[in-house]
Amino acid sequence: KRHKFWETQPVGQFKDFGDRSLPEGPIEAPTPLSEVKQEPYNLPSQYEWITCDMDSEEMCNEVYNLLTSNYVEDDENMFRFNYSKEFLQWALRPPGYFRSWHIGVRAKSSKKMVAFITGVPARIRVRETIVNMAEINFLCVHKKLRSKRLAPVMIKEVTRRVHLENSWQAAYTAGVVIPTPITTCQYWHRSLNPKKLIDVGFSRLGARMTMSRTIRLYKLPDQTATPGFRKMEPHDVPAVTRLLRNYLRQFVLSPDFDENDVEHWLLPKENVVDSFLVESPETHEITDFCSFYTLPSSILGSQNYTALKAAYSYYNVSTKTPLTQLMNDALIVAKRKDFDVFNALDVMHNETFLKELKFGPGDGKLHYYLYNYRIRRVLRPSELGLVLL
Ligand SMILES: CCCCCCCCCCCCCC(=O)CSCCNC(=O)CCNC(=O)[C@H](O)C(C)(C)COP(=O)(O)OP(=O)(O)OC[C@H]1O[C@@H](n2cnc3c(N)ncnc32)[C@H](O)[C@@H]1OP(=O)(O)O
Ligand SMILES: CCOC(=O)c1cnc2ccc(OC)cc2c1SCCC#N
Repeated sequence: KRHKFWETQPVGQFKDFGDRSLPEGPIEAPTPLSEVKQEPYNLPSQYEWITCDMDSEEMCNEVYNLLTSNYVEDDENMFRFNYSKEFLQWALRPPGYFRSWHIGVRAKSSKKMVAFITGVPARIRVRETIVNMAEINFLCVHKKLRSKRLAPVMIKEVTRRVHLENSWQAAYTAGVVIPTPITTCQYWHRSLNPKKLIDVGFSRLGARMTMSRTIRLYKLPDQTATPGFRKMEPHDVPAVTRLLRNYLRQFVLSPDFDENDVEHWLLPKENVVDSFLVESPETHEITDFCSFYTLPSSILGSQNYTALKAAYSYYNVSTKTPLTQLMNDALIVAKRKDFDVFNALDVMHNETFLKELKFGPGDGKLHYYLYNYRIRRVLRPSELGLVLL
């Protein structure tokens, strides 16, 4: 397949696939800042760039309205991600964020936002090397402006603005295959509200299964099972940071979280992120951690429902409580919070609990990518310690 744009970019190219002679690390050296293009890339004359101040309620509404109607849908157009405004503000304003990396395109005449792309800074460890990367996300072109090669312009512009902040690598995920995935993960889904998932057509009644039998199959207790299991609180940040940093060291690729990062990404925030830990009743040591984020989707073709409440497994650490028991407690809390489904990727040690906890494999794949950073070989999902929103 010809990738006219991606063949011009410093990313692993399909033709180089498996070439062990190529060294691991940056593909291109940084450009002297004086040589980075100072002015924005050209847009078709009827459009203009806008920098999106996510602190502004009005701008946040514009971003939300573009994404809620034009962002990612599954292959059968059953769902469309419906990131909430508070989620977007959380996702886009981590420690050290740059407003200039929140990029929109507006039609001059209608004043409507027609495209969006974002970056946030992240310290990512690749094996033993810490790399300052941009995590790129929320690339979106209005449905009416698709297939006009606008995406490459969006990508070049965010690249230029990241370069201006002396950052030369990026990490991103996509459902599409472009040069070149560093790993490919599978989504798994655990029904919490099987009746709704069957009604909207996502799940089907199993053979020889009645609806009541199916509801019973997925039933969960009202109370969590692990002694000392509780919601994370601000005073837990130092201990959770130590626990998480130590746990993530085993993976080839993972964030290099410090306490500021943990405070932002993992402290509970209503309708955005939930996090729990196990504090040993005897020693008061924090031994385990689990978290999930809230990402609803619009349901596109159902008469009975318009919204799917989905929880997505985020970062989990098990050092004393078996991971399966810890994640079952996460399912119990998610069900109590009225989520319809609990989703997880087969990254980290997730595959050890998926089948036992009645997750089913999705038909969607998620490909991980690095920009301007070659890795020796493709990774197994279990070598990946990075979850992007
Ligand atoms: C050092 C810093 C570096 C920072 C930057 C790092 C890189 C960041 C990269 C971005 C990471 C984003 C991560 C992220 O946000 C998470 S993945 C979610 C992407 N968004 C959606 O799927 C929303 C719905 N779809 C759309 O809005 C459009 O279809 C989009 C805008 C996706 C493409 O618009 P379009 O109207 O359908 O297409 P054209 O404009 O005509 O352009 C066609 C070209 O775009 C390539 N394409 C298509 N989808 C892509 C995708 N998801 N990533 C990368 N490239 C993608 C495609 O291969 C082709 O290039 P090729 O001819 O070479 O094959
Ligand atoms: C019921 C299980 O499926 C989803 O939760 C879901 C919801 N919304 C989406 C919107 C766009 C979309 O485009 C790929 C997929 C979904 C999916 S399945 C893949 C995400 C996970 N887990």
